[in-house]
Amino acid sequence: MTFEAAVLVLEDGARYRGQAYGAKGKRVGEVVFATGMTGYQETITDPSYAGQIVVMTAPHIGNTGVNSEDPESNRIWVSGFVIRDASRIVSNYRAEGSLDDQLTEQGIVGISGVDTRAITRRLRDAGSMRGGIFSGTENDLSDDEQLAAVRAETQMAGRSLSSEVSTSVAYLVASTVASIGRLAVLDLGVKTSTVNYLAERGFEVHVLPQTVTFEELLAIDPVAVFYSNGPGDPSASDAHVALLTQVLKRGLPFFGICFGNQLLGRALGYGTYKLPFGHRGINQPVIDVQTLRTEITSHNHGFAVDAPVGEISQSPAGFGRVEVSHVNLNDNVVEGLRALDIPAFSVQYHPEAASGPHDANYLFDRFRDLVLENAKDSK
Ligand SMILES: NC(=O)CC[C@H](N)C(=O)O
Repeated sequence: MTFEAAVLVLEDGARYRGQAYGAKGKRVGEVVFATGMTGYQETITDPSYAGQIVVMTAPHIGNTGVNSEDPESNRIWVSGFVIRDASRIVSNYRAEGSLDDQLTEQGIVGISGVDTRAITRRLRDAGSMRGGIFSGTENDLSDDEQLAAVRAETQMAGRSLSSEVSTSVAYLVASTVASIGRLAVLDLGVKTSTVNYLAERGFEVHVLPQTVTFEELLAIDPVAVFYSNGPGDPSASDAHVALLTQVLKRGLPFFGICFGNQLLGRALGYGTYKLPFGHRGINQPVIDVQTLRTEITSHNHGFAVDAPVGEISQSPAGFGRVEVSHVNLNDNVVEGLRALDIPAFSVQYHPEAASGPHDANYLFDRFRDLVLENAKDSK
């Protein structure tokens, strides 16, 4: 086996030399770390990672190869991929190929053989920052040229990426049980398993492009509206917030996940802010303040909602009382919102848990129940 040199350069000037993994070339983006010990396929195909170079803290990656069952979308979305130890063999009964080959086929530049613990410590202390992976001829650039390329990359704060990941045409995923009506899903980077869970709860899932207007959304005659996860800074998504404001004023039941939670926060009148290094992993403890049950949950977010924890506040946008429904027990970050006077709620984390523990699946039931109750009330 021959190894080709590669380097990861961070915007603060730190350099980590390793070997090329996947495609060769240059990729710049925001460098973040993900702590899941399993689920690398779900991670790299999560559209929320668009614009980000992901450092896996699990030290050994690629051993189960890749299959066609686990992807969360139809392509790999991470800008770049950073790992410690690349498995030299693929060993799993479901494997259809190797991760290295798939990264190469899809043009995803990666690096292996770097000290991912040292990189993670740096990002944890200094915060997520821009970086670049350079291999092939790009590895021949001078240190200064590489650093200049990294520093020329757009900052994640203020960045809008929905147009890069959203579907361009609407499509339908039929309910797999007795239908309870049509659900309008705004695709801001939706994951396959989320759509499947919604279909399993009885929704005829209409996945809509992120450019959809309120009139087009109403034209499908939805019983409820859902906003998905997705990449980018929620403060740069004014049009989606304006659309949601109309949805809420109309009284349509609403559920949002991750980016969808941040946009509900904004529509209710709260601000959002960038976390220093975010939450990306599958073992984050979150308490549901209603049941006082702690869930171990799957996360991938770099921004959060700024709403008062531990008290019921009035929506600054005039939608009545709002409760922070879920709180992260590691750092007290807002992990969910529940409007008490309109049928709307959301969570910052991933109840679809792909990958991750299934503790939070009940939230899809909660949404179905909210929709059914709302339909009864309006009769
Ligand atoms: N997974 C997501 O929806 C992420 C939301 C947002 N882009 C963030 O980083 O916080």
